[in-house]
Amino acid sequence: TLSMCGLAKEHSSAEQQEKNPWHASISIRREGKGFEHCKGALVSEYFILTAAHCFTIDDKAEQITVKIGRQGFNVVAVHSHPQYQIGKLRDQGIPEFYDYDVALVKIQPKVKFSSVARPICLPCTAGASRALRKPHPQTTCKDHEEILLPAGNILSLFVTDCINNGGNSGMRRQTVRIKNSEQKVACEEDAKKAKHYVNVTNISDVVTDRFLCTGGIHPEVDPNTCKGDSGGPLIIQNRLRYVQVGVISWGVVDVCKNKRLPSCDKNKHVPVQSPSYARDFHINVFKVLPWLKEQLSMEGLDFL
Ligand SMILES: CO[C@H]1CCN(Cc2c(C)cc(C)c3[nH]ccc23)[C@H](CO)C1
Repeated sequence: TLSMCGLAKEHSSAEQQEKNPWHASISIRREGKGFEHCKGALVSEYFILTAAHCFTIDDKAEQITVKIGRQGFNVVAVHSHPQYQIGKLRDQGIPEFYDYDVALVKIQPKVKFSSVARPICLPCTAGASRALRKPHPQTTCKDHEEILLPAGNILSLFVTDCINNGGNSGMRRQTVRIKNSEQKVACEEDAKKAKHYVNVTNISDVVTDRFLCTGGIHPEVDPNTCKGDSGGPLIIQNRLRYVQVGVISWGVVDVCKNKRLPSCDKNKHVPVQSPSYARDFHINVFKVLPWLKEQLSMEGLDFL
């Protein structure tokens, strides 16, 4: 049958990878500098969607490994968004600019879908219409955007690292609210508290239309991302199906820096105290659809 995207095991005793079967770990080996770690989401048999800032122009495919659960994959190529240019505003005193911070990593061999390896749904695909229980092809991409990103504070989730009782690293879901309401302005204003943006006058110069904003303490305290969460998916759960609406790009404060990882056991929930201005910024998948459609044209995803 046509593989169903965004479907996961829900029972509490399922393995973390079975609950998040699209979750990919990306490691980039850099001579003499150890490893950089990022996350990503499986979006088809050959592609992982992640953040462009995980890679530098010097990185070769051979330096990069991708793991989906226990299974390792080789990297064939990294396709960063053509408009991603981290140094674009350097002359204006802005050392890092994260606009269009998305990349598609092509892996081999082709992923054999299973309970621990299954793609997440991308908006504006036939799979997402099915996941949203909307008729195909009557349902439009605009319909998807109205369903997934309505005005208001939108509940969404991302996955972060944690330490399980065995002492090795696991993954834990974090719930955050996308400020797609009048709170969006305050959310974006807090970007000025980031170390590289303290002198920025017009925050819309760095927080462009491509970003979704989460974090802060209103209406609830949102957990924050860590540097190692870069590239991971920001997900909307609709009943028992999952659709990716964002790619984790950057945050104002790295709450994991020089800190031990939180425990995976929810009951041992140590609320990491982050400042109220700790916000996180994610590339809105709806804003990079033409690029996704072009790059994934051969993957049988049936874009609307
Ligand atoms: C503009 O200046 C800031 C940009 C990014 N920040 C690092 C960072 C990256 C790169 C990626 C993700 C997902 C992060 N989550 C939390 C921090 C963080 C640092 C501050 O920590 C400085």
